[in-house]
Formats: sequence, structure tokens, C-alpha cells
Amino acid sequence: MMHLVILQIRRDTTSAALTWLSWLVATNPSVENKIREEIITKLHPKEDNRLRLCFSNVNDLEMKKLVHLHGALCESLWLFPPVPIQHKASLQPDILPSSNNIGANTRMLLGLYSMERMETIWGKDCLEFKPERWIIEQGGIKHEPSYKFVTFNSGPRSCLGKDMTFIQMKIIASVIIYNHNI
Ligand code: HEM
Repeated sequence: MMHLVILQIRRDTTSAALTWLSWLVATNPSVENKIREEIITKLHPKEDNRLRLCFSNVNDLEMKKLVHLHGALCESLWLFPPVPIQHKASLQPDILPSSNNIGANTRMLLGLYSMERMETIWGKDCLEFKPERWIIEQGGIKHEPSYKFVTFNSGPRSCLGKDMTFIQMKIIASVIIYNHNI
């Protein structure tokens, strides 16, 4: 039973992320155009085979070239984290990084959704959909520390599937965006 629940969490997080990405891209056609443009210029899909052939040798490096898609994905994972809230419990008394004292067996709720919409952490434009937030001036991907971009949690129990799910989501999203106008 536990195994089934864990499997569902892995699958449902990815599908929730792709659903939000579709909505954000559909309501921001200029972002969709930029993503399609970079798929064409960086992956060079062959027209007759659409994108299928390109993906016969897909790898992480190829997918990292799609910086606008990466930015759009991070924005949707950040604005609408598929795991919006989590809870942890202390085994023994401790002091949190915030300097709050907690006793043993204290249950704590982590509001990931709220933390990723806090102006004090992310700045004034924290509610806007801005994929360029994740792109550095030189055009590469901007990395945010996991204790700031908390969608996959941070520390020793953070998501083990993070890198894999990014590759999976990029493959699915790029095939859809290349072939369809959402
Ligand atoms: C968008 C997709 C995903 C999101 C947002 C996500 C998010 C998370 C979060 C927040 C946790 C921490 C849970 C906690 O501390 O209670 C977690 C744990 C985990 N995730 Fe993911 N996840 C995603 C996809 C995946 C995929 C596709 C896999 C496997 C292929 C995976 C494997 C795991 C595993 C094994 C853990 C447990 C790590 C541990 O407890 O040591 N995740 N994930």
C-alpha cells in the first residue's frame, strides 16, 4: 500500500507540473513562441520526422540547451509547487535556523507554496510568470539554491528524482510545444 502511494506521488507531481506549465504557456503565447524557436534552433528537428528522431539520442546536455523551456518549467514548479505543503516532526528538542526552539515530537508544517510567493525572498515581481528569472545574462541557466527554490525540498531528504523529472518533463513539453499551439 505504501509503495503504491509513493509511486502515485512520483507520477502525480510530474503530471501536475506539466498541467500548470500548459496553462501558463497557453496564457503567455510569447513564451510559447520563444520555446518553439529554441527547439528549432538548438535541437534542429527534422520536419518530416517531427521531433521524434531527435529524441532517439536525447540526453541531459541536449535538454539543457532549452533555457526558455527550463525557465518556464521552473516558474510553473515555483508558482504552483506540486507538493504545496509538507510536514516534518522533531525526534528531540532542537533549535531551528530561524532560532525558534522546538520540543520533542513537535509536528511542523512547511508551506512551500507560500514560501515561493514571498516578496522578502523573491522580490517585488514574485507573483509574475517570468521564465527569464531563471536565465543569466550570458544566456545560460540560473541556479537557485534548494533552500530558496523549495519545490523539491532541501537537505538529505530532498527529492531523488529531481534531475530525472526535469528531463522527462522537458521531453514531453518540447514534443507538445513543437507540434502544437497550446
Ligand atoms: C515535478 C515532479 C516532482 C516534485 C515536485 C517532487 C517533489 C518532492 C518533494 C517535495 C520531496 C520531499 C518529500 C518530503 O520531504 O516529505 C520528494 C521526495 C522524493 N522524490 Fe520527488 N518530486 C517529483 C518527482 C519525482 C520523481 C519523478 C521521482 C522518481 C523517479 C521522485 C523521487 C523521489 C524520492 C525517492 C523521494 C524521497 C527522498 C527521501 O525521502 O530520501 N520524485 N519529491
